[in-house]
Amino acid sequence: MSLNDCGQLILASASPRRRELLQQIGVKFRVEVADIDETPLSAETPAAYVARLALGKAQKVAANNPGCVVLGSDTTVVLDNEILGKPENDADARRILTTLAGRCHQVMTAVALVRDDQQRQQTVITQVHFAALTAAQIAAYVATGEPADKAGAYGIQGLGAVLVDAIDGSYSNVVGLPLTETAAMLQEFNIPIWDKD
Ligand SMILES: Cc1cn([C@H]2C[C@H](O)[C@@H](COP(=O)(O)OP(=O)(O)OP(=O)(O)O)O2)c(=O)[nH]c1=O
Repeated sequence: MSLNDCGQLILASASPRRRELLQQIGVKFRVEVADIDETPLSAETPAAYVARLALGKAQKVAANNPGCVVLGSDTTVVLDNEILGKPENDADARRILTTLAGRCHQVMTAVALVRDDQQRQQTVITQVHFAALTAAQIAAYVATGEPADKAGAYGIQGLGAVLVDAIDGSYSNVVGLPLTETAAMLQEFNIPIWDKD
């Protein structure tokens, strides 16, 4: 079955950031959210964790859509080899941001493409250096509500830009999808980018 038989690419994600990033590079797609258990396995490395989740999301939606190319992805923040996911509440967000302040951490995003039995997966890592932050600054940022649905309790693309001193690597990878690598993978599956219509 070709892409035309299927209709279009399916983004297996509830993330508004991933939608915007794909739209930015002119990719046509529809969204079908994959709900999977995001609990890390015991002794699972952060890289193995994001890869498993990205593939799991894509495979779940691909199973219901034969012949369609499905994109799944997962982003996590890693400090000292530990996974820092989304905060559970405001206190947790303050705790996470306190550990990130004044230090360098990694943002890992895994991207997976699945069509029937065919699959491709890639993980990209960006180094992010945080400014030193006072408890009052952290509390004020958490009070904006922005950290709630974001890995590592911040959004580099939003108010959280103020917290980031410097990055080394892909910016879009921090927001939720490494665009250079994603575009190359999509082209391997004959999905066009830069589609102007
Ligand atoms: C570090 C960072 C993360 N994030 C976001 C990207 C992801 O949406 C989110 C990480 O959670 P994910 O579980 O990767 O994604 P999601 O739950 O939003 O969507 P889905 O699982 O359905 O694909 O954190 C930012 O928006 N900005 C940032 O700077």
